[in-house]
Amino acid sequence: MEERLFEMKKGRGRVWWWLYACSMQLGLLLIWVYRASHVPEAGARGRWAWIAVSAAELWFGFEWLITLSVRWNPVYRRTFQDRLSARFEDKLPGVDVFICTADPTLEPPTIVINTALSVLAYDYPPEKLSVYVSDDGGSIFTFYALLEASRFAKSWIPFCRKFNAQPMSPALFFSKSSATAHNSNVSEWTAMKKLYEDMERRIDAEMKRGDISNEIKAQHEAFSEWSSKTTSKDHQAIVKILIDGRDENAQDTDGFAMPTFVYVAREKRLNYHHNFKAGALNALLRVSGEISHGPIILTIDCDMCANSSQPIRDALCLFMDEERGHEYAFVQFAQYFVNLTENDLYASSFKIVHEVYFPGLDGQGGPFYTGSCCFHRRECLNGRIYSHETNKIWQERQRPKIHEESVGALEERTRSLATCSYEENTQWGNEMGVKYGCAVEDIITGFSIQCRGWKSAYLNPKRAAFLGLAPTTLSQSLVQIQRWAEGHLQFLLSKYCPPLYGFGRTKLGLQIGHIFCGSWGFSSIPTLIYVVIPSICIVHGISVFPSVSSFWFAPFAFVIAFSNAFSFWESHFYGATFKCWWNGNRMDLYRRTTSYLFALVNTTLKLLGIADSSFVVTPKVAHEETLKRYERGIIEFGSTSPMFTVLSTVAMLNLFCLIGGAVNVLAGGGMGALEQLSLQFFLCAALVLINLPIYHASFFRNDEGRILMNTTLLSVAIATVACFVPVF
Ligand SMILES: O=c1ccn([C@@H]2O[C@H](COP(=O)(O)OP(=O)(O)O[C@H]3O[C@H](CO)[C@@H](O)[C@H](O)[C@H]3O)[C@@H](O)[C@H]2O)c(=O)[nH]1
Ligand SMILES: [Mn+2]
Repeated sequence: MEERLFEMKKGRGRVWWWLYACSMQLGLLLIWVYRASHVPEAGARGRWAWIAVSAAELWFGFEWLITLSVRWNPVYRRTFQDRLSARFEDKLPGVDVFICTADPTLEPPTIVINTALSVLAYDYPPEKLSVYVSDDGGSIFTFYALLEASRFAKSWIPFCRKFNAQPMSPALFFSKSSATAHNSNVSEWTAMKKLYEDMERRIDAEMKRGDISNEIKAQHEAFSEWSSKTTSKDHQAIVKILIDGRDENAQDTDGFAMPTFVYVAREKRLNYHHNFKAGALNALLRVSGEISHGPIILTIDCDMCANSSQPIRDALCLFMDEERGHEYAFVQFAQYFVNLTENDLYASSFKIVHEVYFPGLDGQGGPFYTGSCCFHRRECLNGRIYSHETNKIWQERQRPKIHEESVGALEERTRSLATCSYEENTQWGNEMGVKYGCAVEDIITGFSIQCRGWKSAYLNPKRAAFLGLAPTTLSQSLVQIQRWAEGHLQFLLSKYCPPLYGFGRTKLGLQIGHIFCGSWGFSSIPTLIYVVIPSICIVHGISVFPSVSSFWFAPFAFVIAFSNAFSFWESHFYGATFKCWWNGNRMDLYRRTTSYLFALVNTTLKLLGIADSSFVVTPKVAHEETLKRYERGIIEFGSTSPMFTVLSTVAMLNLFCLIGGAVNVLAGGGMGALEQLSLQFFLCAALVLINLPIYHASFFRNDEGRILMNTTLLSVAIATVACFVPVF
């Protein structure tokens, strides 16, 4: 029997983990027993507060239970590329890479071309590689930058090949390596760096001018597609083949063939809904289907550059495995980020998600498709149902030869596939392609593929396959998470509701994994209860937890201590510092009280037909000063946002309650009161500690990123009033 192309291993230390999980469960059970047996009598002061806190605890317990789904049975995969090469090197399938960009200001063209160049330089036969950029911004600057990149690629690809340059994004590569690292080839290194910087300068210069010069426009007929009337929301479809891999004259400076490289801006009209990224991907699916028709598709965001030259081959080790390969519809890679700070200020590394949750989902037969860094079978995206007879041989559809169809004719033909009206009365966005109508189009699409009987796999190779850009301000980060939470909730409430639609089609663990994400929106309410009510009760001298001397104090202390100890140990195990963990806890709190809350409210409004769907693109650039603060680990507020008002109000409230409570105890309550309220004091003090940056940003900072005065005043006012509202 032939050796497998990949292997799967179970996670280590499972016995310890189960011990932890069982003792936590025991602690939770005891808490629930306490809650069930100690309900204050009707009419007692603070009865409703007590009940609300109990309900929140019940919810947290439920949340804990459903996270078991992503921790139950983690599996870790390893691939064997040497075996792949030995058996399949001459039968490798065509691979089409889709890069999406939507806005030339939020996503500057220099970022987009770095991503494009990085994948053009993959270690893969160039005649089998095609790269498509979808430009939802319909921007002449993005087009110009890509045109420049297509020329630069002729030197960049051979350079990467020769020096095994990684990451293959030139900007990153030159920022991370130095000429001396390429000792004997200093001159080539410096020459290439200069070539790149000159190109970058030309692009930036045109952007600064706000127009493309006539001289440049004369270089390519495609510039005539843009007129003074063209806007990102209103223009015809544009398809331009910048490098035609079929053309024998398309060669790099070493005389090797080049990958195909295509610019696509689908048609946009004001009276047509464009379905955001999902619409862009579907247009690319059709256009690429005519140009290269690669049976494997990689989708990436415009800021996710290739950090390693190997992921295509890694993914193929799964797809082409003789025994199991035919079961897999897509292979999701871990997403890493280049611009994280030392202590991961906004908790954007998602380390535990990568190292634990996704392997956990893999153990349930289906890591999610998360939009970027994922290889798909084209036929699965196109709606194919799983069967045992899935093509194991990767026959490529015969591509038309260059002399058979001119580039111009091909462009014209495919342009008609990217029009607004093309999808009318078709199954696109429904049974075919990426699904429409959900803010996490990726998750819902992946799930529906799994419901058609396919499996997915997760890979997290030693050398990160992709490096992206994480948000660099608090509001960007919270808005991004809001979109995700909203999307997951929408998904849960849609006809694809995982436990209903997925029943009998997918594993229970996977369905629960989706419920876990779908429940983020709801978890805002119990979290708000927990951070507000016990603190207010301190001021009123009302106890909502058992007192220190009671037996029932023990399970609370145990659960608090043990869960924090575990989560600290876990993040430490995966290389995080104490501050990372601390920042992670803060972000978890902030996401719950703002992103999740707003997601819940918005979803409700949408269900009622009051709000419309939107997609707030995360900016990939920031002001210099903002970036400096980010790098120094200072949280960026700086604007008025209802989210900041919520955060600041909660923080002020906790501060006032802590002070008010302490005064009460000192003034007369004495030790008895302290004993009664100890857990509340502990909770409140912990919240004050975690909110220190908010007090700092409200009262002590005077940079642009501080909390604005009106937000502070408003939240102080609300918090003061809240301290005095009667508690029932
Ligand atoms: O109308 C649109 C809006 C967005 N995009 C692109 O979609 C990608 C993701 O947008 P971004 O603002 O960076 O969102 P993120 O939250 O960082 O993206 C994550 O979450 C999205 C779903 O919410 C997924 O689509 C992404 O793949 C996933 O990386 C970017 O390349 C955009 O250019 C479009 O092509 N058209
Ligand atoms: Mn992004």
